[in-house]
Amino acid sequence: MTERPGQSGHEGSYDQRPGLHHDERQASERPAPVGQEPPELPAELYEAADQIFGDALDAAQRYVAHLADTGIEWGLIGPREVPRLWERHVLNCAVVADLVPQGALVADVGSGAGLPGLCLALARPDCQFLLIEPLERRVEWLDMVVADLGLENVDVIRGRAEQVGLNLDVDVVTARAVSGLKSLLPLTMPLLGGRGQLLAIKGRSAADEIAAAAKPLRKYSGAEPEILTVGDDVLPQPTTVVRVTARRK
Ligand SMILES: C[S@@+](CC[C@H](N)C(=O)[O-])C[C@H]1O[C@@H](n2cnc3c(N)ncnc32)[C@H](O)[C@@H]1O
Repeated sequence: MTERPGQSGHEGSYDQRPGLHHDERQASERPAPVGQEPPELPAELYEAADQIFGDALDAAQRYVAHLADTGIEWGLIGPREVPRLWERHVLNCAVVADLVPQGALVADVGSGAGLPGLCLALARPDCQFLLIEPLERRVEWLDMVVADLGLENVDVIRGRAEQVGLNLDVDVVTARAVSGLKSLLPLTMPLLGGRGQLLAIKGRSAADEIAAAAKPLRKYSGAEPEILTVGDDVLPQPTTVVRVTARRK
């Protein structure tokens, strides 16, 4: 089994870009605090955010500020998303934390601007996160934000999931808006150990995507996929997750 970050003492080996690992950045290289006024956490969502992030709520606010500023500037987020960053993106992703087992090693495939990977890393300091993202600019942004937030439970890996992850043997893979379930399964399921699970954030198409993915589901999973809703107790719009359990190795 591949050694896990934090256990091996070789955490830097997960990062394929020389000289760019976030752990190696000096404080002086970290981004200046964002200059643009960040979107306020809406009062009606404060309780949910407080419950989900706890001690990390300040860091979550700083993350949202990054999304609204450099996230837009660098083209990771559309400017129209700013007013709904909290509800539609950050909290919507963070509620998936309820489905992540204690102490899990989690790979977030196609992290983009850290959705859901960074939201979950903030909400779940007991877990370790690998953010897998092929695009250089996005990886650079993720490294910058991880360093600024001081997140010690995150490693950013540059590459495509099918190239970087074969022996990671993680407990959970997460993915949002990467591809339909049929194409997502071959990208994500090989990263899992025999008892692991894919948590794919989906919308109303969840049942259709499951129907279209019958063949890869037979290959990678021995059980029926589940459609779950999370966050219905704290958010106006809950999050739909397709959970696929890996076939035992
Ligand atoms: C539409 S974006 C979604 C980003 C983020 N998950 C979100 O919900 O906002 C899809 C992301 O998946 C990444 N991606 C595409 N194919 C991938 C692959 N084979 N392995 C890992 N990431 C991939 C892209 O670079 C992109 O950042």
